[in-house]
Amino acid sequence: MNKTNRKLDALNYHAKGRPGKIQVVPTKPTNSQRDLTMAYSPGVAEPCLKIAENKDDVYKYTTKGNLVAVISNGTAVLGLGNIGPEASKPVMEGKGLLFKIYADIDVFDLEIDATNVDEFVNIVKALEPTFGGINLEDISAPTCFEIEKRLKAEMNIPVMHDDQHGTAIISGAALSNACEIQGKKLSEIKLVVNGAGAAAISCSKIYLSLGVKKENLVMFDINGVLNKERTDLDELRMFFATDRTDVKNLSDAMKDADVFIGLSAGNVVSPDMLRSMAPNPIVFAMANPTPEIDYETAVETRDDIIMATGRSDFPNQVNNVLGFPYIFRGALDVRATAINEEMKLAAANAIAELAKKPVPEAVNLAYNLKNIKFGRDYIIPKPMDQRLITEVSMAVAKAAIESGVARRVIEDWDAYAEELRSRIGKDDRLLRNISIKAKQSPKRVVFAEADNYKILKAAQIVKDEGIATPILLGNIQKIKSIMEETELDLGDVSIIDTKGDAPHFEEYAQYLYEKRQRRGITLYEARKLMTDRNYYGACMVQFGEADALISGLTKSYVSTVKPALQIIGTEPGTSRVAGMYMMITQKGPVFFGDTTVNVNPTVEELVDITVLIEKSVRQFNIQPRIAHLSYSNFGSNDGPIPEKSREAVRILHERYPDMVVDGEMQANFAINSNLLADNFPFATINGQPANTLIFPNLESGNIAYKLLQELGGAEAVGPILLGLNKPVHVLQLGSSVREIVNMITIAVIDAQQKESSRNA
Ligand SMILES: NC(=O)C1=CN([C@@H]2O[C@H](COP(=O)(O)OP(=O)(O)OC[C@H]3O[C@@H](n4cnc5c(N)ncnc54)[C@H](OP(=O)(O)O)[C@@H]3O)[C@@H](O)[C@H]2O)C=CC1
Ligand SMILES: CC(=O)C(=O)O
Ligand SMILES: [Mg+2]
Repeated sequence: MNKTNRKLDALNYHAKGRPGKIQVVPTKPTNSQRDLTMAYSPGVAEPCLKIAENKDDVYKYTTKGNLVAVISNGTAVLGLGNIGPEASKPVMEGKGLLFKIYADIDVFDLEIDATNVDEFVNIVKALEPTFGGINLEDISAPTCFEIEKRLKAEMNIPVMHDDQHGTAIISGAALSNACEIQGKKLSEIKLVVNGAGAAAISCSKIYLSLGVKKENLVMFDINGVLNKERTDLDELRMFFATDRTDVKNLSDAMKDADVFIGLSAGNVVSPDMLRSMAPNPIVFAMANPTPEIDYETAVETRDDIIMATGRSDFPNQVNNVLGFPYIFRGALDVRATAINEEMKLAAANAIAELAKKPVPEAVNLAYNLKNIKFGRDYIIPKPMDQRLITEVSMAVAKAAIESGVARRVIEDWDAYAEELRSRIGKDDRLLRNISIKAKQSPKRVVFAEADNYKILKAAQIVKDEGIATPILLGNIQKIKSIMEETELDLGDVSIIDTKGDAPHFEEYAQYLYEKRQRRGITLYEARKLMTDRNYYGACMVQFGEADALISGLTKSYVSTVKPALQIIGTEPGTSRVAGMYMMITQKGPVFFGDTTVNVNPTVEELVDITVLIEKSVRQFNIQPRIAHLSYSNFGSNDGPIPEKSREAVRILHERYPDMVVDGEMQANFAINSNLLADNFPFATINGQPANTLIFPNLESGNIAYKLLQELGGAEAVGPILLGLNKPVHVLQLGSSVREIVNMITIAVIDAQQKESSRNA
């Protein structure tokens, strides 16, 4: 996209629809007259009186505890300079948006027309009753130092100047990781800092506390190098003034420097300056929106460089967005009275360490990359990494408690982690529990389609996480070259080519022949079929050479299920298989069946499907509450479909009196327990909503789960194949890596369960 288009797009983005980027949304019901009498007069008087009695109750009855003010006077807006409070508003709204999406913190952005320190401090101090925290933003040096110092001393809620400390925390974490990658020691690096303002001074201080030597640091402001001869420097800048007399300008300083830190203005560094730097240089050109040198020029100039900018459109975004949402989240959650050095250091460590952990597939997907790994192009976590909220906020909250500034103590850290995840819509508790259960007894899982990158990536993840030991089926050369190209490392994983000299091949072929000889299969054909990885994989499971089979990513459902049925067959006591989806919804998990196998089940088939699903839901330690769905409620409509469900329920009540099942009913009654209780108080599933929905036919089940997935944003895990005697699980055509990992985890649980029933 050219520059003019980008500018126009940015303007349209802000102007279109409701101008600006944030709005206020009520959090309580406002539908009825009664709601309004509570929200406002007279009901509102009650919390007012409580707070008047005990000021601290303001946290209980109002938004204060989750509300942060982002405050600027517009004197140093990004690298755009002193453009005034109104012009700073888009940036402050932007910070508000980031606070909300990354940490679920509500923000009022306040752009105030006050450059005088006293005036500014008096305004902000007076806001203490409203806010749980104060994020100062884009206020120029040196007034920002005095403002922050006074507000911290005079206010009893956390105050942080983001450009100073947010930036220092992130760039400190990034610098120590970059040095590790480039093989440099912090205590030895020669560092040039361009800019001597809010961000540069604070960042430089943190670098010193990380081990950088002051004599190795040279700093510049707009008037040139900070040295002892300068008479215009205040105390803070004089602290960083160099003794070196050989450095007259930026070019002199860059010669043989290891690190360049830019917190100044755009395009002030030339390629020649980069060329003169030491081997393996580190360049953080953090001025926004235009870096001191642009990313492409830098990496074209030096191929041994680690290059970072403050922008989101290049690798290595060193930007305070990685810090402020999570630092305030942790501080608010323990009702900290301040954000102190211990909390900042804890945040920096958590960020630096997170970059070294394996990257979840969701992050690869979010950035359209394949295999993000700690290294030159990935020195700190990506802003869209959803682990940041738990890693950073928890570290900050712990440090606040340990350093004595917390007014609330967190006792249950696991519950706090869940709370943090659910704040950003990541309440995948059930999936995590399943994964924990799988890891307790990992199983050998054979992959029929191992010549596929997504399968290999998923195999790598489950191996690394200790969920399963993968066995790969496919062309050995092809699999190895995909692994090499995509830098996957599955160690000494077993790879079997069913078309080569595969172990037990003849035994498996004989077995198939014996099972199917009276169904028209000759020994010759059985051998031929055994080269098909679905047949071979099913045999491995049948003969105990593997515990579960995963297939179906690239083939039709039938071509995967048929070999499993022929070789493994159904569980004793049933001749039926069915498919179930676990839908991870905002209201918790709901199981859908049959969504996969039986097109138009009869009454008896519906009964069998229900029994299979009930048993499977129990495997996840969930008590099934089953509703048979239709377009009618308990006989309110005639017709073959509701009658079929009604009859199935009658039989289920008769044969399985302990099963919690009812119907037929419409979907809204199944999910809304009040609606069900008000209208059908006799229903046996009364009390709580149904968590297992049985559909009258495949059409309705399939449509329902896909709609919920697309419109309701639910995550669909499945189809979980039920009824086979040994675990075979079939992926949806084109599943994502995350979906494959989920299916493998479920296959492991299934294998554990089947093993324990065999041993029982
Ligand atoms: N990536 C990130 O997360 C962050 C990036 N930044 C960026 O850092 C920059 C500075 O922000 P901040 O510290 O808040 O602002 P300040 O106004 O406090 O500081 C700006 C500093 O840069 C100096 N400066 C300006 N132009 C030049 C130049 N051509 N050569 C050398 N020095 C120069 C100024 O010198 P003088 O004092 O003499 O005027 C001043 O010391 C901005 O571009 C901002 O976008 C800031 C915070 C976070
Ligand atoms: C990122 C930021 O806060 C700045 O550039 O000012
Ligand atoms: Mg800023």
